[in-house]
Amino acid sequence: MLTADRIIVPLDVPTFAAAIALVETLPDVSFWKVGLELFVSSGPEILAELKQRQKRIFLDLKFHDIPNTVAGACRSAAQYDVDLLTIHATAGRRALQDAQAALSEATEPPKLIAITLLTSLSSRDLAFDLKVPVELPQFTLEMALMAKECGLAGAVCSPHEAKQIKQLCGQDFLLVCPGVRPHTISVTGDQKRTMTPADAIKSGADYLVIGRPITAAEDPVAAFARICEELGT
Ligand SMILES: O=c1ccn([C@@H]2O[C@H](COP(=O)(O)O)[C@@H](O)[C@H]2O)c(=O)[nH]1
Repeated sequence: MLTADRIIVPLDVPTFAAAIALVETLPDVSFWKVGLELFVSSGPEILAELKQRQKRIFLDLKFHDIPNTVAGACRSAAQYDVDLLTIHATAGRRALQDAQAALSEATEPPKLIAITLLTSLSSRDLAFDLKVPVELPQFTLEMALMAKECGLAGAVCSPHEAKQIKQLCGQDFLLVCPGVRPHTISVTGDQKRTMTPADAIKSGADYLVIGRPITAAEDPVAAFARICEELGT
């Protein structure tokens, strides 16, 4: 796989038209992420459009509900022919198992990956706000391991946790890492656990999710090209 194909760019825009404009601005991006903002505003039409343009799709709806509900949502999502789909690991073991089982009924199911801990959360947030009495790396490791035990294909984590998760869950366990910021960008925004693209790949990330450093850049094409260059494509 070309290194450029390991970069997933989120379509974090409010309308179908804005999404298409971004896709057309960045013709070399092969993997797009559709998240809550766009899906809630535009519905599944954007998925069909991306498929028609031969793009791969990460449907990042981050399901988090009781087992019966997430299983139903996964069954519905399976009809869209997307490549990746997310669920929060904290929905629990039974929800992960039932979601995976529901997807397995489909002919070509998307890979289900579990959010271990949002990259916008720090150790402090985990301890003081969420009251989780476990160190952050250990928590993400436990969430990833539970996802693996439930038959999921991989996890979403920050690049900081990637190496240890690969060691524990195996090289085949897919790791998708947001919270990626090129060294030229000092502003991390709402992301608390960040790393540069090159270091994230070295740490074991299979895919990098890179949004604003590309999409909000003055020249998104140049920003994407610079990252690909940094990664050595
Ligand atoms: O833990 C997570 C899970 C998902 N995301 C998503 O990734 C992108 C990151 O965008 P940036 O602009 O590069 O910050 C965004 O769509 C999030 O919903 C995440 O950041 N962290």
